[in-house]
Amino acid sequence: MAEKLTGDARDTALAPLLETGWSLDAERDALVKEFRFADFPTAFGWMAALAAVAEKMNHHPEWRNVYNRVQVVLTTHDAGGLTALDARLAAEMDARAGD
Ligand SMILES: C[C@H](O)[C@H](O)[C@H]1CNC2=NC(N)=NC(=O)C2=N1
Repeated sequence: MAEKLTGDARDTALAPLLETGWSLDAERDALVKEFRFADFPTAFGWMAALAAVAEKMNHHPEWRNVYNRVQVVLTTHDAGGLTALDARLAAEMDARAGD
């Protein structure tokens, strides 16, 4: 099971993500971000690509899509907070959204 991120490792993993629009939900120890796309097909195509990535990682996002927007919450349920898997999935989401 992935270990919760703590200390310097946590700061190092999260700092670049906080620069690209991710923020922390302290209560849940989760990363949250709203992605905005040109239209629904673009948003859903991104979700489909990320679903394949998530399945391969066995690490799955909580997300909500409304037309061209996708609200994402990333946390590791098994660990009760953020792990390296969340940071890796967040970076994949950014890369595939062009953020
Ligand atoms: C049984 C299965 O391996 C677990 O439920 C996996 C699946 N995907 C997961 N995704 C996330 N975000 N957190 C988890 O703890 C998690 N655990």
